[in-house]
Amino acid sequence: MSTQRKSILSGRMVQRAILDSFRKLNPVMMIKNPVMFVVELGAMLVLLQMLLPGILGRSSHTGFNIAVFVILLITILFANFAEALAEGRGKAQADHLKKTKQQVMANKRVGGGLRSVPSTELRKEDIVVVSQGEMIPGDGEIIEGLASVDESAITGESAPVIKEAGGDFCSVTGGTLVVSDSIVVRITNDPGESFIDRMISLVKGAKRQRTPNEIALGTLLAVLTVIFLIVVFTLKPIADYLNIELETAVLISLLVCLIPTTIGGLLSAIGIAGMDRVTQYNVLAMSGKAVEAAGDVNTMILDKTGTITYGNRMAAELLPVGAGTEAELANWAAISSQFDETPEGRSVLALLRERGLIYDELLARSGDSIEFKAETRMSGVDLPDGRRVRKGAVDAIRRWVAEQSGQIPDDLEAVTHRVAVAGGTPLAVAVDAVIYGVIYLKDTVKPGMKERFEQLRKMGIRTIMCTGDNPLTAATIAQEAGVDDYIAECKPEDKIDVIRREQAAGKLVAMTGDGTNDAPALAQADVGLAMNSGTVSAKEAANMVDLDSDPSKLIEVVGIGKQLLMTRGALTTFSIANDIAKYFAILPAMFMLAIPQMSVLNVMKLGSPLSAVLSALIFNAVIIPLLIPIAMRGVKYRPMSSQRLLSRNLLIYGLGGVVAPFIGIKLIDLFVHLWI
Ligand SMILES: Nc1ncnc2c1ncn2[C@@H]1O[C@H](COP(=O)(O)OP(=O)(O)OP(=O)(O)O)[C@@H](O)[C@H]1O
Ligand SMILES: [K+]
Ligand SMILES: [Mg+2]
Repeated sequence: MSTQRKSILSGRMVQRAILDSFRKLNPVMMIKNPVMFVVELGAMLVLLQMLLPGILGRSSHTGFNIAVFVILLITILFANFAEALAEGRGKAQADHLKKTKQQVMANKRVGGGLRSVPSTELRKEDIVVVSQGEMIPGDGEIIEGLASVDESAITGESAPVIKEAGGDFCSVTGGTLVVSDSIVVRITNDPGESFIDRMISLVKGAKRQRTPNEIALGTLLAVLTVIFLIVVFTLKPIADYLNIELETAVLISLLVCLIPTTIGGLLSAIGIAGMDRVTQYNVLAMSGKAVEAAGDVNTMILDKTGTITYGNRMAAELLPVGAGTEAELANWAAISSQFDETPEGRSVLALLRERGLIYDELLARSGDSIEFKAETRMSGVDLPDGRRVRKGAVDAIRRWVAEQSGQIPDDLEAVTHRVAVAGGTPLAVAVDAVIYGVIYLKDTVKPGMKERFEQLRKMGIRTIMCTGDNPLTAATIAQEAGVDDYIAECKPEDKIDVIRREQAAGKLVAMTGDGTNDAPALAQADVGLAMNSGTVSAKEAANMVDLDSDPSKLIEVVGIGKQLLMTRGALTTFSIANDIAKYFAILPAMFMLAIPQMSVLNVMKLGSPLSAVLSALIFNAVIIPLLIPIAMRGVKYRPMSSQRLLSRNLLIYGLGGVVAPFIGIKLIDLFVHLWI
């Protein structure tokens, strides 16, 4: 189900990234990254020293200065390249989407007729008619009709999907193609605010905001940089006092080796690549914060219909209760569904047609429609003679009948039970105080759910199914799907309550949903994943949209979030461990320059002091591109407890970070020493 988009790094993307690396040298852009900005300042100072010798104190080695300048420049370019490369895929995808966003002509309803207008002139609330072979001119909701729509331009999925008025499958996206039938669509967005527009600005990263985590880490790196700046600057007077000559280029080299350039250079690439990985799974994340929150999720709330099950609840049987006959039940079930545009409502009329049963259509049409609401969990018709016809959740109908002092038939319980234990949804049908029977709505659990929830359990995530359905149906489906817990007879506000309760207990909550009634809960959750098939309000409230409408995709998103957090942690550990190791390589060499007796400290037996400094600096530069693959792909992630993951990563990246420079610098020194 979860299709991962193909993603090859094309030559063109690399070319573009190289050009961008130079463009990003602009100090105005550079200052956003304080660590690399200090490196750039250092490079400029060394350049100044080369151009105006003596201005920053004595300098005896022009060749050395040139080498330091070049290596510093390359260090910055490497960091820029990492960021540009991470941005590249999004930019390429944005270009592709822009092509999708072509202007089309729309048939807009004006007065009684239709007028052909360019899609760019459509506004919110405009009504358009789209027929077979035509492109849907803007985002909207179907208000009449049913059509199969090819959404491949957005989802990459070539099989057309059925879209219909009423219910949770009524939303359509501009730029998708109607392949059969004709629909009437109410436009829901003004120009420039469409789904494709949002997608373009998202994948392009135009409005990419740094996440709180990123900002915190960035601040820490900036503080470290300032501390080392002070340390290195105070070395100068101390050395002067001791009559030791420390050259500017050497001091700057020491500074650059000490400040966290590795993580400083890779930090934004890690964030962008994480977002990009989410997009490759066909999930649109509105912010990096949402992806990171996914990495820390403890509880996952899912709705039943359309999320765990396929959601095409169809009337399969009519089960009379009490004195009611099948014919009477069929009649009232159909009348209650006359104006019910939900798939459930229409399936009742379809069942009658299929069975050759008739109902009093004239009577039905003369009534007033009572629309289905998640709050009442009923729908129906008020007839002109004052009779009220309803169908709905059994407990809701029971209460409604009881309020009118009606009798509850003895066999209602047993019939309801039979439907519920089979995992079906029972809808009771009543006219005023009399219950005539039950409609059996069938639904199917999507395949593979049990295995997916098992995986979540291993990651330490608890799953809770929230459904408007009765407790028994809920229990049956919960068991079949293998969720940890369920809440039945859930109203929209109950879902929010569950989320708030979990959040109050310090949990991070993820929720998936597709209906308008899910929207408030999607907004309340830390991670809200809406199905692309769902309603516009659900998609707007959520901070992620799954283009494949596969709720179990949350598992991948959680994995990617965890991976993102881990990658950042691992590379920060590696970077700082590295800097400590470099310190021990470079500091003895520096003082050896002035005090040859210090050579006992040269434990690494590096060729010469200058070659030691250069080697450390070269290592500091090349480690950035060497780590780009890890930054882009993310460190390996297997479902296990975060405690074990943490100690494992500390061992690999902390210890590795200390050891790698000693080996790397020694090897580089073997070559560098040949020239110096
Ligand atoms: N068209 C309808 N007419 C009358 N009653 C309905 C209709 N559709 C659903 N119901 C009843 O209302 C209940 C709540 O439906 P709703 O679609 O709001 O469920 P939900 O809260 O989204 O939960 P889930 O999607 O997990 O089932 C259903 O379980 C059913 O008993
Ligand atoms: K460094
Ligand atoms: Mg629902």
